[in-house]
Amino acid sequence: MTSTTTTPRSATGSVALHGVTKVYGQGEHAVLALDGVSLDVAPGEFVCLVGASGCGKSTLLNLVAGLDKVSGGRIELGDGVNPGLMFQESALFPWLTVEGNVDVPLKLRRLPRAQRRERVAELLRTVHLAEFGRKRPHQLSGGMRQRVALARTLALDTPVLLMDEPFGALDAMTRDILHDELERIWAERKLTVLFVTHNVREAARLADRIILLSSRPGRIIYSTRVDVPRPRRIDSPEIASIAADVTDRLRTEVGRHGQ
Ligand SMILES: Nc1ncnc2c1ncn2[C@@H]1O[C@H](COP(=O)(O)OP(=O)(O)OP(=O)(O)O)[C@@H](O)[C@H]1O
Repeated sequence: MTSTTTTPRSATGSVALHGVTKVYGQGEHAVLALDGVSLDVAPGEFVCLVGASGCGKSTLLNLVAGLDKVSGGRIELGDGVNPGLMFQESALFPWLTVEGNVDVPLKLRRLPRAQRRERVAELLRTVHLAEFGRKRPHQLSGGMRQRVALARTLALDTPVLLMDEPFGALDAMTRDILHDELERIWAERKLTVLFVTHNVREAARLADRIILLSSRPGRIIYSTRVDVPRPRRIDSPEIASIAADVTDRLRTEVGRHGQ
């Protein structure tokens, strides 16, 4: 297999996977994690990836993020685009304040101090944490820490956001509020979002399109558009009906593997 990496193309915010394959290890211990995954994500599209545990969702995000190399196929991103990645754990620096954490990407980009201060304040307003800039991560709730992580990712000024179960550890109410916040920020900033979740209702609540991956190897087995108008409610009958359809397919897939 050839080792191909992420290559740029002109449409900012677009993400395209062409026959992407990922193999971990070698010989009899080799694990085929992804097998021929092709996916075109339009600029500004919100795509949710769902699938059973171990189907390669995180692998796919890591490849798009450029943290790992594909074993075959290729990934195309817009010119000069470095996607932002967010995880279930906020991964904040505990010794820095909220402002200090959001400032990290700006410092790395060597923006002048005054401009950084302005940007940090604007980003904290965006995630509704303007009053909490001087706090440290341990003084915040889980939901607030994820807001800081989101602000820090937005500080990268990237049009592509990769989110790996970002709200997986939060209670239902906090998650519900963060869905609204993320949807607002996504729409305002015209972001392209690739969002991994185990929670099918969450996928139906957020996505323009839901992609279902099979297990070992990960292949796209189903894709559906969510044409429910926004704003949406996670407990609405339309969302429940789409979630039920995807859940049935997921159950069949999990059953096939005897998991
Ligand atoms: N570094 C690695 N070395 C070997 N195998 C790996 C490695 N990373 C992942 N895998 C294997 O690749 C497959 C896909 O893993 P991945 O973490 O991408 O799945 P996932 O869908 O994100 O799982 P989960 O939903 O449990 O987070 C799994 O079988 C996993 O055991």
